[in-house]
Amino acid sequence: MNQSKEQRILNFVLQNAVRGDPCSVMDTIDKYCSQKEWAMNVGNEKGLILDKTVEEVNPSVALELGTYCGYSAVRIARLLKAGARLLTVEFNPEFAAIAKQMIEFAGVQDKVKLLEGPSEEIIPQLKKKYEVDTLDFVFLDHWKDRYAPDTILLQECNLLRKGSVLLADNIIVPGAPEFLKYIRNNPRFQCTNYPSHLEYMKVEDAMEKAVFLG
Ligand SMILES: C[C@H](C[C@H]1O[C@@H](n2cnc3c(N)ncnc32)[C@H](O)[C@@H]1O)NC(=O)c1cc(-c2ccc(F)cc2)cc(O)c1O
Ligand SMILES: [Mg+2]
Repeated sequence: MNQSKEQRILNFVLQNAVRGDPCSVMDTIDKYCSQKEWAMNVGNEKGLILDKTVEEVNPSVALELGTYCGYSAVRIARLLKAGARLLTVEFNPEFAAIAKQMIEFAGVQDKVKLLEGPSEEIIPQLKKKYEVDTLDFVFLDHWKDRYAPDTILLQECNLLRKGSVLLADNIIVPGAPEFLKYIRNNPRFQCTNYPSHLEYMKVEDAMEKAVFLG
């Protein structure tokens, strides 16, 4: 059975990156996906916006929706202070298995908990099953039509507090029009748009930051 693209990306990292070095893992994935096979990692250009937001928030508890191969989980986890943790949610079992190996190879496994399942099922479990009080930072990068319903679900589950920061990928491509409409017209969120480009392409994309005002 021939390998998946995600398996080829992981193998390229295992053979070319430096074990225990998150930046080496990120650079190796970016190299493969810009030179050999495109893949939907947030990439280095939008990754820098993600870095700046994570550094600004300096979260104790962060949530990522849509792990894929683990590129942004490694990217976020490398910036977390001692004792801080990232919960990342992925419902595709093949991708989750790849991401688990990617996270371990990068050496950030102690900061990352990979939760396998759909966000709509996992989010309501975060308080009781995963001992979350509130979330300091949420990176939305899963199905684009889940951004709005899951933002509502996070509020319904009392997982946001005054100052919680959401950062959403792919505002232009593939696009998240319902989310934009919801979040920009909602007085409980302060929004900022960050123009950028689709990973590994010259196509325009953007990220949207939304601060929950409580
Ligand atoms: C959605 C994917 C990312 C991952 O999210 C998991 N997922 C989904 N829904 C759920 C859930 N409800 N719960 C948990 N996990 C969940 C999935 O299995 C993927 O692994 N991301 C994208 O589709 C994506 C696509 C593009 C893109 C851009 C231009 C093109 F021409 C083609 C594709 C760019 C990007 O930057 C993306 O991020
Ligand atoms: Mg994305």
